[in-house]
Amino acid sequence: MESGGLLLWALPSALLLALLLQLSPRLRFRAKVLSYCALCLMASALTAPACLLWNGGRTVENMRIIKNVVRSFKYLYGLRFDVKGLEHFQVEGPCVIVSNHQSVLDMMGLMEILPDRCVQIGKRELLYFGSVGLIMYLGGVIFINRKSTSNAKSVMSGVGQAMTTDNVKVWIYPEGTRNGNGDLLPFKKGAFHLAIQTQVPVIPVVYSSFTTFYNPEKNLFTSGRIRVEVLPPIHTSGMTATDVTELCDTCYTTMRETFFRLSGTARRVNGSTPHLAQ
Ligand SMILES: CCCCCCCC/C=C\CCCCCCCC(=O)SCCNC(=O)CCNC(=O)[C@H](O)C(C)(C)COP(=O)(O)OP(=O)(O)OC[C@H]1O[C@@H](n2cnc3c(N)ncnc32)[C@H](O)[C@@H]1OP(=O)(O)O
Ligand SMILES: CCCCCCCC/C=C\CCCCCCCC(=O)OC[C@@H](O)COP(=O)(O)O
Repeated sequence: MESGGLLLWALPSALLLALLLQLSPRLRFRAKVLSYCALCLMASALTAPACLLWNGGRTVENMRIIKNVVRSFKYLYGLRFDVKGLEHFQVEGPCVIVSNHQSVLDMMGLMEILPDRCVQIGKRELLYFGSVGLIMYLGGVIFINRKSTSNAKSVMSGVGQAMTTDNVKVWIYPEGTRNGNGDLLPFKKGAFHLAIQTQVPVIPVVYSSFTTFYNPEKNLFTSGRIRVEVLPPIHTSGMTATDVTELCDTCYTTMRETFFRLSGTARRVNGSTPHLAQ
C-alpha cells in the first residue's frame, strides 16, 4: 500500500517537475542557483563541526578546511579555472588582495587560489545566511556594515593591526558589491587606505567575465571556463594618505585592462574609464 502510494504521487510529480524544468529556462536557471545555495548551506553545516573540532573556534586556519571543501564544487557545475601568476602571492607577510566581484559563484574562484592565512571582508548581512554565515565566522571573515562608512572604516583600521600582529592577508572586493554587467564598477577606497596605513603591498587579481556561461538576465547557467590572473604586487612603502586616490586609480586601470583582455571583449566608451571621468 505504502509503495503503491509513492508510485502514484512521487513518480508523476517528479516527471512533471522534470518536464517543467525542460520547458522553462527561467525555472531551470533558478533551480540551478538554488542547488548551489543548498550545496553551500549543506557543505557549511557539515564543515562547521570539523572546523570546531580541528581548530577550536574562529581562526584563519579554518580557511584551509573550507577551501578544500569548496574546491570540489567546480566539478559539479562544470567550471574550469585557468590560473596565471600564482607566484605573485609569494610575498613575505601580509598584503591586501583586491579582485573583481561578479556573482555568488566568485566564492569558488576565490577558494581556487586562496593563499594561506587569508581572510575576506564581507557585508554584515552574510552572517545571517544560516550555516554559511557560521562557516564564514569560523573562517575569520571580517564583517562590515556598508551602510555606515564610519563604522566600516573603524573596523578596517582594526584589521590593519591584526594583519601585522597575526600575519594575515586580507582579500577585498573593492567594487563593494556584485556586478555582472561585463565591466568593473568604480572602486571604493577602503582597501587602498588599509594597504597604505599598514604599508603592505596590494596584489590585484582579475577573473574573466562570466557572461558567456552565467547570465541571470538570459537565464544562462552552463559549464564554462574562467581565466584568472594574479598581477604583480604594487608596493606601498613610503606612500601616505595623499597617495590613496592614485593607488586606487592605478589598480582600477590595470585591472580593467586585464579584465577586458581575459574576457576577450573590447573596451567600452572608447576606452575611457568612467571612474576617472567623474
Ligand atoms: C565549506 C563550504 C562553504 C560554502 C559556503 C561559503 C563560505 C565561504 C567562506 C568565506 C568566503 C567569504 C566570501 C566573502 C565575500 C564577501 C563579498 C562582499 O560582501 S562584498 C561587500 C563588502 N565589501 C566591501 O564593501 C569592500 C570594502 N569596502 C570599502 O573598502 C569601502 O571603502 C568602505 C566600506 C570602507 C567605505 O565605503 P563608501 O561607500 O563610504 O565609499 P568610499 O568612497 O570608499 O569612502 C568614502 C570616503 O571615506 C574615505 N575612506 C574610506 N576608507 C577609509 C579609511 N580606512 N580611512 C580613512 N578614510 C577612508 C574615502 O577615501 C572616501 O573619501 P574621499 O572620497 O576620498 O574624500
Ligand atoms: C536559514 C537561513 C537560510 C538563508 C538562505 C540563504 C542561502 C545562501 C546560501 C549560499 C550562498 C553562497 C554564498 C557564498 C558567499 C558569497 C558571498 C557573496 O557573493 O555575497 C554577495 C556580496 O558579496 C555582495 O552583495 P550584494 O551584491 O551587494 O548584494
